[in-house]
Amino acid sequence: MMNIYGMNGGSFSRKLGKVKLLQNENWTNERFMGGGARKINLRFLALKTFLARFSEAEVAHTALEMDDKKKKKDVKVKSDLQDYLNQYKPPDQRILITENITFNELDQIPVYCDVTEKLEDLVIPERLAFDYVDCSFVNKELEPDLVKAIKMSEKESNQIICDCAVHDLLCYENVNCPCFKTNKAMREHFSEKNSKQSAFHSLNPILISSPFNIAYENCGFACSDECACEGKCDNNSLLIPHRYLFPLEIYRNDIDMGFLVRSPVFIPAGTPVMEYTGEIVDYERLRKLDKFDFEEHKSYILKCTYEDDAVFREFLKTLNFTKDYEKLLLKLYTNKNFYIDPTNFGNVGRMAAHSCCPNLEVLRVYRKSLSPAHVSLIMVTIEDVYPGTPFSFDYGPEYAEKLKDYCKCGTFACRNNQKTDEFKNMDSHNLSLVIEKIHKLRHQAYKKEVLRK
Ligand SMILES: C[S@@+](CC[C@H](N)C(=O)[O-])C[C@H]1O[C@@H](n2cnc3c(N)ncnc32)[C@H](O)[C@@H]1O
Repeated sequence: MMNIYGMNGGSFSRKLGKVKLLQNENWTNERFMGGGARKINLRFLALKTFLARFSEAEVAHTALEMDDKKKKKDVKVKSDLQDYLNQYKPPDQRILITENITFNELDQIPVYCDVTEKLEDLVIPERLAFDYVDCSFVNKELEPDLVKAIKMSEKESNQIICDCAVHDLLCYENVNCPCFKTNKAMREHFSEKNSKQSAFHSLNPILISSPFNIAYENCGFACSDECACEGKCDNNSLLIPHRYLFPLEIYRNDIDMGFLVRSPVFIPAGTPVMEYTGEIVDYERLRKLDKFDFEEHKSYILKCTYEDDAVFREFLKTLNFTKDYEKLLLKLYTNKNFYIDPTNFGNVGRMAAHSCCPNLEVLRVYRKSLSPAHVSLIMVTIEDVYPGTPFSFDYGPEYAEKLKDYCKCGTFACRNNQKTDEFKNMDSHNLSLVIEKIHKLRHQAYKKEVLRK
């Protein structure tokens, strides 16, 4: 078996810089299909597909009760599953809109247009007219409470940073590291309610096993540039996305879909590939926009804090923050929902499409402290992603309902799959068998391609 460092050769370890974990055995490109996580992953993907299809968790729960109890080992499929491998092959002639949308030398992300043949016919759509930002931010004038929280968080007792690197120690599993301790405590706190919490390590896969309330129930804490390690340690699940360890490409091959993002290399399940950056906004502020603007922002925003997050509020009270900071945090986590809004300022994350059988999940990671201004959203692969596959996540019930008649995700489970009805009434067990078959086909094609090279 090859570990992921084998995929991009030396550049992977060079990019990692100081990290000492270069012999990490947990990543293999066989893991999804062969390893111990296979069954959990398949079940999880099938349930995700169920949720995407039924839109609401309650309906999905009822549908799950009807699951085939006999659990057959195989399922007969009439359709040609080759149609659903979903790996985009661009035309030979492509128009390069920009060599690098990030304007940052280290993070080269090219943008291609594959819907226009001649350069003179190229129209650059408004969708590309946004400012690229590498990290989420707060507007000083418009979010005074968040600005206040940032200022208060700079006080020593409200800050969570570490000096492990000064003592030449790695942070993860270091019982004296405040960042790791918070990371672990968050996991333990949430797992009282949900035993299937994910662990947030820099390089180990982040595997999610329950498809319900994922972003709400899975969150981690990471080291940051304020720590002595500068976040170049094993307790930073933002390390891979921030260093763009996997090359990405933005392209447009369908007018309705707009721009999409894919990677030319294999990426194993559990990898945080991108951050979803933008302006951190209070939903109430967005609601005051006029109808047209509100709709535009709504199609891009992602929730990053929850007004009903009682578990998180309880967790805040267990930390030794100053009383005034704790009071402000409790206010910000009650009757308020904050969103990451990449409409005007965003990054490559905003190019991920909706899919009825998605390959990404969005999770919360905090750094430095725990106010809504300290949250980042990471986009983690939930299945092995083969070269060329567009990145996608489930936009959620409201949006999916809108896409009902024109979704173009192209997956076998697409609610708008015009070709066949055979997948529409499958229970989640059979769905998992189809997903497994599709993965096997992708894996075989990949191996052939690698051997050919
Ligand atoms: C959040 S944006 C995604 C980024 C977008 N592709 C762009 O170029 O800015 C959402 C829009 O992308 C398009 N889109 C995303 N997923 C789609 C899907 N599965 N089917 C059809 N259109 C989709 C729709 O136009 C949708 O309004």
